[in-house]
Amino acid sequence: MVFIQHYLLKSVNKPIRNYLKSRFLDTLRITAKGGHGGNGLPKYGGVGGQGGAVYFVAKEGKSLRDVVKKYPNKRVVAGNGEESSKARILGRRGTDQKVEVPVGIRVLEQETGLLCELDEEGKTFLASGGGSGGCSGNSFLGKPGQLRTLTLDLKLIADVGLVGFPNAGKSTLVKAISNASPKIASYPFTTIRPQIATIEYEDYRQITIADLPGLIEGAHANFGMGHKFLKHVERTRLLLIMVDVFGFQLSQQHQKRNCLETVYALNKELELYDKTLLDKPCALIINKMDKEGAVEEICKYEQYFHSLEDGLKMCPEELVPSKLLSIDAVIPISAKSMKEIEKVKQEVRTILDLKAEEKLQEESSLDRNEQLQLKLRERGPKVYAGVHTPPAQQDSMADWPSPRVAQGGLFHTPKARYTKETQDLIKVLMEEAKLTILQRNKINYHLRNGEPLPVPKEPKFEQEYSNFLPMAIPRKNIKKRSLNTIIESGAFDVEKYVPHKSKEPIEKLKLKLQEQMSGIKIFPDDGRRRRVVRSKSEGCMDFVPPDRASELLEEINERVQWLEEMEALGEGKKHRATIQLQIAEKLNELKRLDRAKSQENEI
Ligand SMILES: Nc1nc2c(ncn2[C@@H]2O[C@H](COP(=O)(O)OP(=O)(O)OP(=O)(O)O)[C@@H](O)[C@H]2O)c(=O)[nH]1
Ligand SMILES: [Mg+2]
Repeated sequence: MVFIQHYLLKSVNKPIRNYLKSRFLDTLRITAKGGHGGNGLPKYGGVGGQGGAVYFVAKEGKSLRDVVKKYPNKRVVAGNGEESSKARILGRRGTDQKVEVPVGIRVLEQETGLLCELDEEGKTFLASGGGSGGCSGNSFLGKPGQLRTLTLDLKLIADVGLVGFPNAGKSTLVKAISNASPKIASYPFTTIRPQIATIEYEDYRQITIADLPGLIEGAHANFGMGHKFLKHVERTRLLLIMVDVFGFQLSQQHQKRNCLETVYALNKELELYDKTLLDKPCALIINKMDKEGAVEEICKYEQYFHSLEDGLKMCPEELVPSKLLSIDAVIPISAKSMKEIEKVKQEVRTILDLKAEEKLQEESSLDRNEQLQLKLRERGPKVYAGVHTPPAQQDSMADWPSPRVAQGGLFHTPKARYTKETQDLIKVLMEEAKLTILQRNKINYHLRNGEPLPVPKEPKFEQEYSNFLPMAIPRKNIKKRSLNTIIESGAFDVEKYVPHKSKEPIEKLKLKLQEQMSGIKIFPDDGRRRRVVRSKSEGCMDFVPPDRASELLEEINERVQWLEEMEALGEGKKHRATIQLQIAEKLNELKRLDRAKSQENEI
């Protein structure tokens, strides 16, 4: 008896063997807490610092395992806001915490459901806002930050999802067409966690494929691995259904299914998980064609693969799906002996391209406005990626620019608020315009604060004139060259002196040049310098005084014309007095000139 008890206890405490521990994490519950707002200083009307916030940022190459490594307690807490003091009336804001999560994460909350999908690199979600700082509006007492328990659910993003019964040869195919080397063995459930591999083409095109653990009949009732991993197929654009040409039998106790039946069984399981998966384009791969009798076996069912509806009469009742897959291509292969592998590669590419083209044509048939609306609808109301305001906060602080800004006080006057529709529209426009993160942040800041949107700045002088002055303005990213490279480029080489070869004696030429420069004639005999008054015929040194009288007349004419134009525009009243004064002055000068000239003539 003691022996049996001892044996049983030992078996209970047995540690899990390493190879059975799945290192793949696709869900994680995490607690996020915003920082506490700092207290205000009533004596001076000081405002406490805002508590820091917790953000989730999508980053390529990260895994949920990395998140666990960084936050082993699965708890992220942002910094508290600084208290207002005599030395610092406005307390400093608490430090934010940015948690880097893998791309493809869905953020869920138990009560609210789906909050956001971080399906693009750089998308950000505000998990918990910081508490507002103490100010006159809240008796100068800082508020606690938001506390939330959120679930991070990872859905892999791949172009192709490989679905099939265990042992069908899925991993063997992935190994044959991609750079990956997954585990392959003849027992079921060799693959226990999804893996993404990349198919590379000669023209450097890359297509990603997700190798999933095998699915079995009754997966919807949690048999085998259950439907757990089917969520990774949701984001794929093409389904590759793989079956063994001789069908599948899990064990002696289970019923044997031929290859046509396995197709129906897979169809049924997909339908039970999510009917919309059956709308995806799909290719059927029949594997192990190298085995003996494979050709005879496939011939029995070949006609039904192309039209599953006709084959329904051969399908057992329990496997009949209510909606059928629409199979775009049927490819018999032998993954092990690498036969028809290239065909699979090309077919995958063709189907993906065709579907993408169809989608593009559909979109282009819609006008721009419809496209925008479609985008908004596709995005759904609960996606707050890039917008740092969760729904609960938005409602509770509807009149305030940001839930993280303290209300009241001298520095926080509430302003106008953009409607949800306007905000959504601006966000779509920002995406269309491909703004930088900095520009987006700036616009988001204005949206939150209810301020007018920023106007694009005037281009800088350098930007505006850089076309005209390419040499004057050095490029900013210009690479500095070392002294040696400059010397090697020949920049320091002095040109060889070549003497002047004119027939005129050199001394005479020198004198001529000096005279030209100084306007002084030098007499070579005595070396003395004398200023010479040049005659009119000596060219550029001459000055012909212009006729002042005609100049004055022209100036008067100009003013009269300009005043007439102004009168026509209705602006004459403003300028009439000034212009008339100027004309009178000019006339007086003209009279004086005339008088002087007539006196000269009399003399
Ligand atoms: N004869 C033959 N055997 C194959 C072929 N493809 C795969 N196999 C064998 O089938 C067995 C299962 O292959 P896997 O690639 O591990 O199958 P899987 O679908 O990934 O299985 P799970 O990971 O358990 O779902 C292995 O022993 C392979 O060697 C083939 O084309 N011909
Ligand atoms: Mg496998």
